[in-house]
Amino acid sequence: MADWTDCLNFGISIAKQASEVGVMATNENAVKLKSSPADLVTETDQRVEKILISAIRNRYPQHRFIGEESVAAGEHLELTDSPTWIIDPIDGTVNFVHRFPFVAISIAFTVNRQTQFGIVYSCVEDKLFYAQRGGGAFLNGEPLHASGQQGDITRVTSHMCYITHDIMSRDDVALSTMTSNIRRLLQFPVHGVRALGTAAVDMCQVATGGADAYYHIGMHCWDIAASAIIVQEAGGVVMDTDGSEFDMMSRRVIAASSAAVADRIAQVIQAFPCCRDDEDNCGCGATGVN
Ligand SMILES: O=P(O)(O)O[C@H]1[C@H](O)[C@@H](O)[C@H](O)[C@@H](O)[C@@H]1O
Ligand SMILES: [Mg+2]
Ligand SMILES: [Mg+2]
Repeated sequence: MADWTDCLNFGISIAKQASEVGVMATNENAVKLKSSPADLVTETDQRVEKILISAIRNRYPQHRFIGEESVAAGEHLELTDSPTWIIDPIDGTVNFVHRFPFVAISIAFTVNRQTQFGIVYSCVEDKLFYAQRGGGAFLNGEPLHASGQQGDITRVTSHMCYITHDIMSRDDVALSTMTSNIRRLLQFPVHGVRALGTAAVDMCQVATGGADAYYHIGMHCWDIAASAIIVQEAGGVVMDTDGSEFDMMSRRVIAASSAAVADRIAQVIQAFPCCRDDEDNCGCGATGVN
């Protein structure tokens, strides 16, 4: 079996170097909107992605890329069997613009469409989450373990602190679906609901055991491809919101401490329609989540 450790170590080193650009940037005023009033991009997002991709391409010229801002600029999104780097240069751009201190660089690496490692570097906190397939998950070098809630699911869910995401779309269908999902989960009842505003770092909280579950509808593959393997390698479970197998292109995910918790959440949350990442012109613009 091929060993991708050199790629992992290179990915970690360039994530840390590139974060200097993001943390030091002061150009909040150069903010543009993408798919909704909450979906922002800055010149720093674009600069960090260019730095990451040129460094990787220089070392691994045959590798392919799926970068958030390259796709936003019109590059075709296609996941093939080739070694592929899936990059979110700044996950939490809204936080970055508002100086809310949770901003991450997220890098996943796939071969034959299977994720081999994931890196989430929470720049302001200086927290490096990473995992390699079959090698466990780590935070700043220390092993990570999901909370592994077992036993009576009704007790577990009533004692759960789960983490969700900000609602990117401002479309009525998406807003009413998301708010009723949160209401249903609160009625479990859970201990608490949290959202840090970066899907990657939010999802990594399940790997640390700090949250028992996370779900998101409408995010993109680059938001969660890295944190998905980090949760799995920490002993957690990742699945689609309908309970089926996780598919990073579906734009739906549940991450949880155990299959029982994930299944319980899948029973109560509903999804709103949104295009798959790898689907061209699916025409579901009505939800405002394109
Ligand atoms: O900040 P970006 O990279 O745009 O990622 C956000 C994502 O697009 C949203 O769907 C999530 O809700 C946010 O938590 C991410 O930060
Ligand atoms: Mg993101
Ligand atoms: Mg981003």
